[in-house]
Amino acid sequence: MSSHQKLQGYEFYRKVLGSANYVLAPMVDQSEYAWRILSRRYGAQVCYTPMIHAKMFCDESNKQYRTDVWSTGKYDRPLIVQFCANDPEILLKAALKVQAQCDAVDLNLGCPQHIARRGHYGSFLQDEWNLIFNLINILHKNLSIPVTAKIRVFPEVEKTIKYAKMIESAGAQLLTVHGRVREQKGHKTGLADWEQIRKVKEALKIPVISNGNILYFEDIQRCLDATGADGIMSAEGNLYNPAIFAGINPPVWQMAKEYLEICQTVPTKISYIRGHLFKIYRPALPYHTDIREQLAKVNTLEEMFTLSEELRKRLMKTAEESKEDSEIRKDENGFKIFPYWICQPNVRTESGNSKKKKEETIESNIVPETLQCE
Ligand SMILES: Cc1cc2nc3c(=O)[nH]c(=O)nc-3n(C[C@H](O)[C@H](O)[C@H](O)COP(=O)(O)O)c2cc1C
Repeated sequence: MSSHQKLQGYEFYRKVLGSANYVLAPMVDQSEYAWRILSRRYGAQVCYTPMIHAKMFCDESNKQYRTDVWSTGKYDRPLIVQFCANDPEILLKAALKVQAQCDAVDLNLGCPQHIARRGHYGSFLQDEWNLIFNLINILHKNLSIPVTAKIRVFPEVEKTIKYAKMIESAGAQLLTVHGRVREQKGHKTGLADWEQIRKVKEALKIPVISNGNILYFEDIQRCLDATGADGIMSAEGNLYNPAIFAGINPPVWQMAKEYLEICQTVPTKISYIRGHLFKIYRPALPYHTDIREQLAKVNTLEEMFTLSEELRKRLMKTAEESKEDSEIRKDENGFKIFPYWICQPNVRTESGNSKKKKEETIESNIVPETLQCE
C-alpha cells in the first residue's frame, strides 16, 4: 500500500495524462527540455525526460550532471522523469528531488547498451525480479506521484506476461513495452513484436504504451489497432520528424529553425543540439557534405543558426526548382520516398541496418556510444 493518496492506473492516465495516445520517448541526450517543447508543439501529449542515472543525480559533488540532465518549466507537463538505478534507497532519494516538478517517475528496464551492463541497470536487471519489485515498490510506497516502468520483452511471451504482472503488482501505474528483446540493438535491431505487446496489454489492468515500429503517422493507428495499447511511444520517428504526431512532414529547415529558436530561450547543451540537427537534416546532408562537416565542428548556437540559414537557402532553391517533382512516391518495399529536404524517417532494412550507412558515420561519432541508450 502507498502511504500517499494518489491517482492510480486508468484514473491517473485519464486525469493526469489526458488519455494520451502520443508519447515522446525517453532519449539520452535527446529528449531534453528544448526538444520536449518542440515535440509538444507538434502533438506529443506526454513527454519523458532522458534517462537519469539516479546515483549520479544524488551525488552532491557532481552538480554539472544534474544541470545537464534535468531542466524543465511551467508548461512542460505532463512529464515523466525516467531514472536508471539498482539501489532502491538511492532511486527513492533521486525521485524525491523531482517529484514536485513532474507527473510520474519511470524506471528504465530496457537499456541494452554496454554501459548498462557495466553499471548493472536497464535491461540487465530483467532477470532480477526481486530487485525490480523493490525498486518499483519503494517509489510506489513513498512518492506522492505514481511510478511507471519501461521494459523490453523476453523471447517467450509467457515470461514477458509474468514479468509485466510482477511489475504491476509492485505498484507500477503504467507500463511501456518496447517490443524488442535485449539482444535487438545496433545492427540486430530488427522489428518490434506487436503481438507480444498485445498479449501483455490483455493481461494487465494498468494502461500499456506500445513502443517500436513507428516510422510514419499512419503506423500509430495500425499499432493501436494491432496491440490494443492505450498509446504509442516514439523515439527515432520523432527525432527524424519532430512533427510525426501532427501527421505532417515539414521541411527540414522549418523544424531546425524552430528548434534553434527554442534553444535561444532554454539553455541547451551544444552536443544535444548538434545531435538533433544531424538527425533533422539527415536526408539533405549527403547532398551538402560541406555543411555536414561544418556541423560536426561548430560550437556555438550562433554558428548553428548561420549554418542552418545557409542550408535553408540552398534547399529552398532546390525545392522551388523541382516543385512539380515533389509528389510523394513509394519504393519497392512500400516505403514513402520524400524529397530530401523534407523530414522523414530513417528507414532501416530487415537486419536493422540503416539504408544509408555511409552518411551515418559522422553522426554516430557525435554521440558517444557510452551515452546512448537505445
Ligand atoms: C538517441 C536515443 C536515446 C535513447 N535513450 C533512452 C533512454 O534514455 N531511456 C530509455 O528507456 N530508452 C531510450 N532509448 C530507446 C527508446 O526510448 C525506444 O525504446 C527505442 O528507440 C524504440 O523506439 P523507436 O522505434 O520509436 O525508436 C533511446 C533511443 C534513442 C534513439
